[in-house]
Amino acid sequence: MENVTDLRTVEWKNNKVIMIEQTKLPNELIFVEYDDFNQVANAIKTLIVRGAPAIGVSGAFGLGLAALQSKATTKEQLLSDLEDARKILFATRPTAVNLGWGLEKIMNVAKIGETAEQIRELVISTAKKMADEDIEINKSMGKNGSVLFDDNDTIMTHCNAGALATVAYGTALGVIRATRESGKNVKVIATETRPIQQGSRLTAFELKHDGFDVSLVPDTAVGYSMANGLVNKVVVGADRIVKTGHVFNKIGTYQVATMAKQHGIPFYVAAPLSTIDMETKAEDVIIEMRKGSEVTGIGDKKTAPDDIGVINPAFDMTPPELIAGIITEKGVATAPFEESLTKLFQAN
Ligand SMILES: CSC[C@@H](O)[C@@H](O)C(=O)COP(=O)(O)O
Repeated sequence: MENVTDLRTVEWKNNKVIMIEQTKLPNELIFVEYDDFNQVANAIKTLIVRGAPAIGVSGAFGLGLAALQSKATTKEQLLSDLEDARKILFATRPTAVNLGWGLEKIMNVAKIGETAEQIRELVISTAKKMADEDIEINKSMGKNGSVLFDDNDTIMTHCNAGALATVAYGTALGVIRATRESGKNVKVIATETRPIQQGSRLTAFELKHDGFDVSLVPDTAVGYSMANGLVNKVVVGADRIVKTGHVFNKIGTYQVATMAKQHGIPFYVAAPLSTIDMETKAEDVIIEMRKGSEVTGIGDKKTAPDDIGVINPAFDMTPPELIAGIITEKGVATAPFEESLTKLFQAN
């Protein structure tokens, strides 16, 4: 393998969905193959595939499998089977808006087909197109974001918003890749991102693999790193951004952004327009709560006593006043975000 970006996290091949099994990284690079949409739903739920754009495309591919699995011979029967599958796929993870976006896009296209065969063909070709477009979008986002970074910057990132969170190339890490491709030399500090350690297992893995100078810090060392001049910019991804510029991203993002503000360090968010939800209010976004065992142990090793309470939210909300810019494939939005994001959608 040359680069992690040479691989697709999720793809459609021979009427099957192929995924990199991320729960096995960084020690083993394993590809899993699914021919049942229920397996795809389970893969999303159990984080075999994760990251907002990657689960959006996975959901679309899941509907592709559902279309093939269905025995329907009429349009009505097939749409009803697809709707049943959509509900199962949608119920897997609540916070990332891309999942619902991807599913809705496929359902709308399915309705255009006149026969069951036409619908199957449309669903699969549209899902494949979404996967190809994800890479192109990331590259445009990368170019738009790269101008915000300078030679010799040390950039902090949180969680994994890289090639492994998208089909390939990445959102936040796409911006870092594009910055390097534009001839600038940058270093990266990746936070560990407890409890599931996407920072060490995935971000450090993919950046090291692609030849970046990457250092890992525990989440508790964010303040230290900033106070001691080890970081001069931050870029993270997002799972959902609402029109007011409130950003929902991996738990701990709010702490990183607050600390960046305290130290006068620009904090950027990189996300495709498909992650921007102009309809939902910040207070209505559902934060996924995950099982306590992720916190009471590390991997299989138990580290906390029995019979204690655990609070394990998977995401938090960063308010717009902490954000220097939202990098998208159509340009960079700045405060006031509602106006700026609306313009980017109009340019779309
Ligand atoms: C590009 S997805 C946004 C990321 O920064 C991050 O929050 C993320 O990887 C999603 O969380 P995850 O729970 O791993 O699916």
